[in-house]
Amino acid sequence: MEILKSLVPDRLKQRVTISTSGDLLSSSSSLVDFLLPLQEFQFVIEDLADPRRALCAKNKDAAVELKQKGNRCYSSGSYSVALSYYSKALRVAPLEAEDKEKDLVSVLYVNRAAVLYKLDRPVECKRDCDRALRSSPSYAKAWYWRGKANAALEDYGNAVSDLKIANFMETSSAGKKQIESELLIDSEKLTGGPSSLCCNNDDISLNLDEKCEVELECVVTPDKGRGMVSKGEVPPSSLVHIEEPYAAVILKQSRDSNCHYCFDELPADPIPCTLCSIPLYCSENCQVKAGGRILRNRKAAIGNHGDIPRDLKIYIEDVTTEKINEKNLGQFQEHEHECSGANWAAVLPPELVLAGRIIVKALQERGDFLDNPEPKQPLDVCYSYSELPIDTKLESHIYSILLLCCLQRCCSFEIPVNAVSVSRTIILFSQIKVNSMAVVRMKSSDFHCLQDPFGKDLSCIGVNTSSIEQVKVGQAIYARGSLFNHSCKPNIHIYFLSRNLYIRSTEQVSKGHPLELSYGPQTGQRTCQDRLKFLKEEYSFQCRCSGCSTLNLSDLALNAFHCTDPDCNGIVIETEQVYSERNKSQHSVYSERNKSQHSVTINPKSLEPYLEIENLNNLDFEPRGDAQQENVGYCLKCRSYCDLRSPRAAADKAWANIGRLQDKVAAGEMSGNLLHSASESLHLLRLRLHSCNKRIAEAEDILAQAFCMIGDFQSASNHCCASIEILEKLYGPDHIAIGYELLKLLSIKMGSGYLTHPEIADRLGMIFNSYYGPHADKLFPYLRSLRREIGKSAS
Ligand SMILES: C[S@@+](CC[C@H](N)C(=O)[O-])C[C@H]1O[C@@H](n2cnc3c(N)ncnc32)[C@H](O)[C@@H]1O
Repeated sequence: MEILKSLVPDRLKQRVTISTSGDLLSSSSSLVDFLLPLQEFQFVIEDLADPRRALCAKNKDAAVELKQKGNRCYSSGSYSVALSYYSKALRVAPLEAEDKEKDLVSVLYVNRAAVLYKLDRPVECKRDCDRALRSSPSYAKAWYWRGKANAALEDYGNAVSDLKIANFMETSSAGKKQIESELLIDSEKLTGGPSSLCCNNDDISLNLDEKCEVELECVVTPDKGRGMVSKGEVPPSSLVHIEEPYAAVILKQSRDSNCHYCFDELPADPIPCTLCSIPLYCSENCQVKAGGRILRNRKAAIGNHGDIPRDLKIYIEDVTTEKINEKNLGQFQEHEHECSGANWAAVLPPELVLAGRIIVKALQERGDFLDNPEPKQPLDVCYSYSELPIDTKLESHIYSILLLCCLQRCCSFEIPVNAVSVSRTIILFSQIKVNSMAVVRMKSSDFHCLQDPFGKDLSCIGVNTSSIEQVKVGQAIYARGSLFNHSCKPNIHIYFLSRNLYIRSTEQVSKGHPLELSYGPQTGQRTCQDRLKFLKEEYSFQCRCSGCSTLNLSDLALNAFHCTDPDCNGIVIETEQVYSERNKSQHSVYSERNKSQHSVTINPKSLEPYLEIENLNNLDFEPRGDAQQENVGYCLKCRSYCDLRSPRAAADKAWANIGRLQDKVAAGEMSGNLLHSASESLHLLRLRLHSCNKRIAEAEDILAQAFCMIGDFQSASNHCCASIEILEKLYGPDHIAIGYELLKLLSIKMGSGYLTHPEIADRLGMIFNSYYGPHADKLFPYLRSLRREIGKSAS
């Protein structure tokens, strides 16, 4: 991109960078005229769109080589490495390739099935056998390993049927002998008749068990454009909205760990796209929904085994018949046009690939997105092209032309590359910028649960204090979900199950009141200035939510110092911040005086102990940016001026020492000396910083982890409680941030041997239920383990 940008002459750059949405047609036209004839640009297009240069095409030789490596590892007992080689081989193996007169893909599935069996993964082993059998129904080894998997799953009826079929299909006498000995063992274990016919584990569709009871309405708000409200009263923890994405794409860093369709973590037996080597799916269901072909019977039924009894023939038919029907999917297969073997979808940024998917979907559904002189976007969501940073404007012009040229080569639709289509694509980018959401998964992998290497939760053994992390795995556009505005004090919460968006109310919301979620920053987490900066940079708007326009304790105290008078618990904030908070305060007071019905979120009770609002309003200095003033603080309670140089230096030093402790915790090393000096640093932070300063909460948290490591659960628990107390003031008592801390606290308490803590468990349950409803246990397996332990010890 940098090279392409540097080729654009300054005059043209200037034109693009000052363009508004009104003159996109002319700036697009100029850039198209400049770039298309340019040789360097054409080289880039060749690289991106020519299948002969593709790195992501199938490659039989590479697959065979990987298979051989896998075989060698299997023979030497390195099963995990063999598994990885077979999975890599499957990724590049062409569907039609043969290897020693056998269908290569089936061979690879069976080899992987054997490894999965050795790794004690019978469910996955059976699934791989089924995949091989759908393509090669008379493949003796596939029936053999399927029989072994069924026996491991104690399904002896099907195991015996599988092995009998394997025996019919097997041609070598040594092979037959081995099958017969297995058959003998399983037949003895079989007491009843054959159990139910095969089950297809692939076809697990999302269970949208909970109904949305809230009726939503899109209204026009005074200062945030359109927004969502409810037509009735919304109780806390109500499911407000569920939606499938209009289009979605996996992020590059999650390509090898998560399903490219549903974004769930990949199982040990992922399925590759049948046409290219990039996507991996958790099941055939996802693979087919995304656009690949189904691997199915290509060989004549079951060959020359006419002597197979009728009941076994029915069994074979049932196992080898595909249960998914591509034709009945009734949905746009969003990866289909990308797997023609060209590089572009694998190397261009995800938002560009997302734009490509939206364009092709619109062309497929409406046929007129790019060529209609009446501008009509496929998505009715807002954008703010004119507000985009200068560099982004130029990039979005160049990317749009690149994308359209790639689609033109790889897609079956007629795609024009002209001023109209490019300007539409640029608008689409702006829409993606403002409206796309990061699809996240919650990771609590650091929790010391006993997990097997594939992450299956076996049982919870105990103690942990590290944080629950949100990991971004995908990027998606939700057409209706995009109509919810942002608030730094949100009253709804979003999460994802599979690729679907769920929105739940976290408090009582009255009829007609805006339902607003957080686009990222929240009060309690970041200061008001940081939040405003983030929203401006990421979403190009000036936040007008209640958190950014009215006084609240967290904005005042998050970074504040302690008053130099030890008997005063007033908040000391720096000059810059005084200025912005005073604006908020005046706005709030103004609102209160002039609009009594306007709800202002100052809770005088929460602020009273720490400040007099009048003090904030009567300050007699303006920010001048001189060095002396930068070091001045002002106590909002007793009005004393404080020189912040020494407290700031002391706090920074103490914080650096806490940072060293954190590094040691992460490295799993701990020493008494380090703990002692970090405890002193925490004491110093408590003296210098205001009691609600977030750094103290973080330091308490790190010390809780450190004490846990040395088995001092009482001290760990005290530090964890101290952290929770501060967070309660910053976020409010029922916020999910408190829920995550309570999860740690419960874990510490259980580590200390007390297994029942009904008060903590109840509060935890209440908060998680409010944010995640009945899906909490699914999203947080650790929570489920803890509950199980509590249940066990209570009974
Ligand atoms: C995802 S859209 C939300 C729906 C949008 N209001 C509409 O009319 O389509 C995000 C845009 O809404 C506006 N918006 C959302 N939250 C806002 C807030 N707290 N303050 C100001 N504008 C906001 C901004 O224009 C932002 O770019």
